[in-house]
Amino acid sequence: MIEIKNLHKSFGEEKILKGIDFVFETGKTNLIIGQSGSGKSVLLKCMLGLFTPEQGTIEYDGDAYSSFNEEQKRDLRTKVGMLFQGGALFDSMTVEENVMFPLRMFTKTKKKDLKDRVHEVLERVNLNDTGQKYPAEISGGMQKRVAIARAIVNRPKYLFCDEPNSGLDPHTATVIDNLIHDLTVEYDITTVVITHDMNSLLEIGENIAFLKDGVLAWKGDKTQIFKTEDETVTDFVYSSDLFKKVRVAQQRGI
Ligand SMILES: Nc1ncnc2c1ncn2[C@@H]1O[C@H](COP(=O)(O)OP(=O)(O)OP(=O)(O)O)[C@@H](O)[C@H]1O
Repeated sequence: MIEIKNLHKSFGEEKILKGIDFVFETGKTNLIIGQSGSGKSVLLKCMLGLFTPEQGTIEYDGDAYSSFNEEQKRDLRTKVGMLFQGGALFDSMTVEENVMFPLRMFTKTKKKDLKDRVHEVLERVNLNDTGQKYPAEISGGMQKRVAIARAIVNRPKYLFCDEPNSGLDPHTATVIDNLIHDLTVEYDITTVVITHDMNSLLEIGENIAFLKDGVLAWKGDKTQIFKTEDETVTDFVYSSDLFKKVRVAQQRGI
């Protein structure tokens, strides 16, 4: 669980996060949504320790990040998996080498065990025979799965995903969403996903933080978000044409 309490972050005179309170729950896919510029990435970077908030706390399973010494911060980093927007694979490395990278970087795993673990996670994301290929030789959806395998190879307690579906067709996006959700439940991870994808709300919106101008404007789950009458939320969710039509159909009882 990651608990954010009264989090404030500014850049110069500009206040970006204005007192955010939220609990990202363990074993759930926790979504951060909101318009461009609402502060989603800044919040994620505060959680990753890349930005220091002026006020407020971030607690990892009850321990405040601000109280950590350097060793504790390093230890936390080994428990974090990160899925970057676009995958961010190393083009010059094979799939296997990409997935092995965090194991080599953060653990002292023996050579044979490295291979075993890499094969285990590649199998888990249904990529059994791609270990020797290079990222350019596989599809965008497969690259995303390699990136997920790399993010979970160290058995993280916390998984951060920045727009995991960007650039994918709707079917592949759903496959990726469900994979992230299943791994979250299987490994009991606290997963935080930034998304613009309304389909992700429907698929994996178990605990949603809706940011507007640096404030937590609404929180709830996927059932509640499509029922709420809160105009701040409906203006955002139904700004998509498809969802606007679904909304009209719902109101007509279709
Ligand atoms: N390093 C920085 N220095 C100064 N201002 C920043 C910095 N990082 C972000 N900001 C500002 O903080 C605000 C929120 O940005 P942020 O990237 O969190 O938005 P976002 O909700 O993630 O948007 P998007 O959906 O477009 O990625 C923006 O006004 C941005 O210019």
